[in-house]
Amino acid sequence: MGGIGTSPCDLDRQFAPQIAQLLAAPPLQSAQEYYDELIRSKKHDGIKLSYGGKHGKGVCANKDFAEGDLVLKDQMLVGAQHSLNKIDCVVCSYCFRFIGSIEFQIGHRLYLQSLGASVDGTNERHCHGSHAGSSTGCSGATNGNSSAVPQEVIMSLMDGDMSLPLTDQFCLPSVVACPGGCEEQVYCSQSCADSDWDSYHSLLCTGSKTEPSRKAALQKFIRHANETNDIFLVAAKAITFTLLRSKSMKLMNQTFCSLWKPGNHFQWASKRDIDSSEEDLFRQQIRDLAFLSLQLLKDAIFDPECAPLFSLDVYGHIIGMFELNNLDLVVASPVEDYFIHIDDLPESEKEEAEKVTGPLLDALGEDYSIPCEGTAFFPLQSCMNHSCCPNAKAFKRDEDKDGHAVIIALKPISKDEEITISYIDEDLPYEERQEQLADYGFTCTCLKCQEERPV
Ligand SMILES: C[S@@+](CC[C@H](N)C(=O)[O-])C[C@H]1O[C@@H](n2cnc3c(N)ncnc32)[C@H](O)[C@@H]1O
Repeated sequence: MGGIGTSPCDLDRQFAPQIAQLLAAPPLQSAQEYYDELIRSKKHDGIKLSYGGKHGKGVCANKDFAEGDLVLKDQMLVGAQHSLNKIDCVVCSYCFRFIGSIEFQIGHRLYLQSLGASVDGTNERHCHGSHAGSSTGCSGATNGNSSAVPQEVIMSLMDGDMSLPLTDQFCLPSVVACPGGCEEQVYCSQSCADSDWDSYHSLLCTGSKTEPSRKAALQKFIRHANETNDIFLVAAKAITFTLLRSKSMKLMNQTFCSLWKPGNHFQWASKRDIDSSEEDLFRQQIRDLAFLSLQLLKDAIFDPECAPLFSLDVYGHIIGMFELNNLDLVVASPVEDYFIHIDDLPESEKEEAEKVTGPLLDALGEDYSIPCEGTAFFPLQSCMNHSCCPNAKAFKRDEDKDGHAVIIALKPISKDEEITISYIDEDLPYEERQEQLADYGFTCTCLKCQEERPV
C-alpha cells in the first residue's frame, strides 16, 4: 500500500491471491451476465450496458429519450442513512421512504431535539465523517427551539394522539418493526423488513434475538462508526450482503463483481486537501481507523469460509468506492411539503391552520425541511461515465419518494448513444474540474474539455 508500510492485517498476507482475485476487474462474461440479469429483472428497458469502450463499461440508451424523460430509476444495492440524519428523519431502513405520519416525524424530531441527543445515546450531537476527506457532510444542525413546545404536545404527536390540520393529504406508510427486535431499524412494510433482513440485517441486528456476545460486539462496531465515519456502516452492509449470498470463493467473486469499480484501490480518502509531506501520516491514520473498525466488525460477524472478505485490502476497496464515488442518497422530506402546503392555503384557512402549525414550525427551526441523507451504491448509475457536458443527470422528481437514484435526460438522447452524467459541478472552470476528476483517476477529454483546455 504505497508509502505507508506493510498492512497491519494478517489476512492481507494470508489470503493475498484470493484477495487479488476479488479486487481484480471481473471477467467480462461475469460482468455481462450480472448486468444483463439486473436490467432484465428490474425491467430497465430504456438502457443497456456497453463493455470495452474507451472508458471501460458504460450505459447506453436502448431507445430514444426526449429532454426531461426518465432514463432510469436505479435501486440501490447497499446504502445507509447518515447517523446524524436519523435525528431529523425517520425513514424505512431498506427503501428510505419517510414513515409513520407527519405528526410522528415532527414529534420525533422535537423529542430528540429536546433531549439534545445524538443517535448513539451520548449527549452531544456529533458530526459523522469527522476525518478529513470524508464525503459525508454534516447535516442535522437544528436551530429550532423545542422547549417552546410542551412535552405533552410532543408526546401526543409521536404517539398519534394529536392530529395536525390537513395531514390526511400527506399520508405516510405505518411503521413496521425489525423482525430481530432491534429499535435501530424500522420499515415501511413487511416486505422491506424481510428484504433488509435477508440482504444485510440478519447479521447486523442488535435486537433481543441476537446472541449476547455478538450483540455486544456489533454495538461496539456501530458506536465506533458513529463516532468516526459512518461510511463503515455502509461498508459493513456491503460485506454482509456479499456474505449472505456467498458460501464459496466463486460465489463471493460473483457477488463482489457488482461492487467493482475501476480506480478505487487503496485510496482511503481524497488526497487533494493534503500537503504531500503529511500525506503518508494522514493515510496511515485513516488506515488505522479502518483497521480498528474492521477488527470490531470481525469480532461480530467473522466467517472463516469467507475470510478474504475481512481483509483490510477488501475493506479499503469498499470504503474507497463509497468515498470516491460520492454516491449520495437523498429523499425529500414530506414535512417540507406539508408546511409549504399550509403556507399556500388561502389566507383565512392558512391563518386558522397556522395557529396549530406555526409554533411547531418555529420549534423545528430553519432546518424543518431536512431531507433523508445517506450514502448508497447504485449498480447501474455507477456504470455511467462522466462528461462535463452530460446528456443526463440525477434528479429527484416530486413523485420519487424513496431512495432510488433517478436519472433524467437533459437533452434528447438517441438510441445507442452513451448516457453520461457529471460527477462534479460541470460549471467549474477547466482546471478545477480536472483537479476534482483526478480523484476519480482520470483526465476528462470530453468536447467541452477539449475546447477549454489551455494550449
Ligand atoms: C463510476 S465508474 C463508471 C463506470 C466505469 N467505466 C466502469 O467500467 O465500471 C467511474 C470510472 O470510470 C472511468 N471513467 C468514467 N468517465 C470517464 C471519462 N470521462 N474519462 C475517462 N475515464 C472515465 C474512470 O475510471 C472512473 O474512475
